[in-house]
Amino acid sequence: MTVSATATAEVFTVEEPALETAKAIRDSRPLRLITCGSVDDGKSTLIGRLLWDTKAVKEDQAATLERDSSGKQNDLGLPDFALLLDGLQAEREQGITIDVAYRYFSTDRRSFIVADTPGHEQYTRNMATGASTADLAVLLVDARAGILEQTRRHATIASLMGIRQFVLAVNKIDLTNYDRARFEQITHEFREIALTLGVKQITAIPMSALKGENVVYDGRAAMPWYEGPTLVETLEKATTRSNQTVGFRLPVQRVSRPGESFRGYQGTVAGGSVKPGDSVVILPSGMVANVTKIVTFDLVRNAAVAGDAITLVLDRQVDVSRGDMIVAIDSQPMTGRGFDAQLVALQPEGIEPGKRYWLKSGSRRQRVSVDPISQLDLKTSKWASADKLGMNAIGKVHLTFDEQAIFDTYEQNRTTGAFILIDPDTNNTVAGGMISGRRSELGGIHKDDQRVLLSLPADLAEKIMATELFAGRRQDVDVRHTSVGRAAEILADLDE
Ligand SMILES: Nc1nc2c(ncn2[C@@H]2O[C@H](COP(=O)(O)OP(=O)(O)OP(=O)(O)O)[C@@H](O)[C@H]2O)c(=O)[nH]1
Repeated sequence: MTVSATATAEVFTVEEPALETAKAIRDSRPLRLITCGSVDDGKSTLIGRLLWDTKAVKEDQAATLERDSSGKQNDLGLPDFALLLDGLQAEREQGITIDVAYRYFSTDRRSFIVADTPGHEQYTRNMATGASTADLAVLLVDARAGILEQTRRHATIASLMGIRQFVLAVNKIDLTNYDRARFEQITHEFREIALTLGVKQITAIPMSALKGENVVYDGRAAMPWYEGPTLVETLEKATTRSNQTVGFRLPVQRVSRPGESFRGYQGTVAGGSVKPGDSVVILPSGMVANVTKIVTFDLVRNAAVAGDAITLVLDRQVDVSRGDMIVAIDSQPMTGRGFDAQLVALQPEGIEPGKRYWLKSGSRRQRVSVDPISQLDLKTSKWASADKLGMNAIGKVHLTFDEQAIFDTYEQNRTTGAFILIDPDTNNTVAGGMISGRRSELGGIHKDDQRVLLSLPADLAEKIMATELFAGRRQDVDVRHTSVGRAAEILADLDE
């Protein structure tokens, strides 16, 4: 894209009114939620009911619903709300890869985006995709069936993806004759699971999605024993996750140089906030600069927060390129070559030990080798050691980069702490992952039984191989080429 000089001049003519606080901007954003549960727990009915009772269903859709449900009516003579979601159903039946449908609805207080993901076990990855952007998870349980393995699986995935607010929707309570003891038993059982996952904020609600009790309207007439909030009341009070982000992060997507006098760094703010005058660091170079201007496509702004697409202008000439990250000086991400991560394997070929992939995080793409360490047993929620991960498996892995990598932990920032892995041979996305921390061990020399792996530039590898340490073991050493900076670290470690 080229921007003409006049367009550039115009950019600076409009002054935006002073922004409210960064917090106010975040709080006005819609709440994102994910619904999950086993097949037939009533997920589609619940979403349909939410849309219907909040009047999010357009008149034409409503007419279709009345018409199409005529032959499919349930025992209660109510329309089949699940039909509202049938568009997605057709795709599911064709087995289309990732299918997460997003629905929108709002109340007087707030707007919502709900991710609808399929319930079958083979759709674990879709659930993970939906959960990765959600602030809150609504876990559906059929009151008659109680907590199933799938409930535990979904709760585990949602918590792994960083969701800390759960609604346990004990649905079809009408079919238990509004049995309070049954509701309390299920709630108790779920709290035990949530405890093992470190999830503390749970609201359990007895509901009938079909009859619309405790969804948008209360179900007091049928369940006088329940005095808690409805689903919508709970959603209105939930907090958005963007509050979790640490300092300012701008992954640079493009360097804009429309004319001699203007140079800006473009990208979408991935965390925190920034204003003119702030000091920033450019990573990986470590150069420091101050922000002079924040420009959006038509405005000069006084501040920008996570989610804003901006052009940042700095007070000095620095070397910045696509893939770099501009960050707050007082709250910097981790840099290094070795990281620990958790990932969900998305393809039938799974994740092989030591295989090299492209890792993509934001605008960055780097070579990485991946070593599986353990796998989550979703029946028991325990980790068991594993050196390979099959499709849909959730595993802990070590990542070893050829070059310096920059990450936050996923817990701290869901954008700069997340990545996908791409198979260089097939170009398939084979995993979605979350960074859990930096590896403390030395990444450059990797000992695996008898073999030693050296990650060094060719000339330095030769030098090291000539040292006493490796002289007699050439046949046991694999050499992988890496940068000079990393080699210096490895040599320093060898000297100690
Ligand atoms: N009595 C009663 N029936 C319900 C309730 N919620 C859903 N159902 C019925 O349960 C059946 C399954 O509901 P769905 O909404 O299709 O379930 P689902 O979880 O979306 O199922 P999948 O889309 O296959 O994952 C339908 O016949 C619904 O009418 C409820 O609260 N009470």
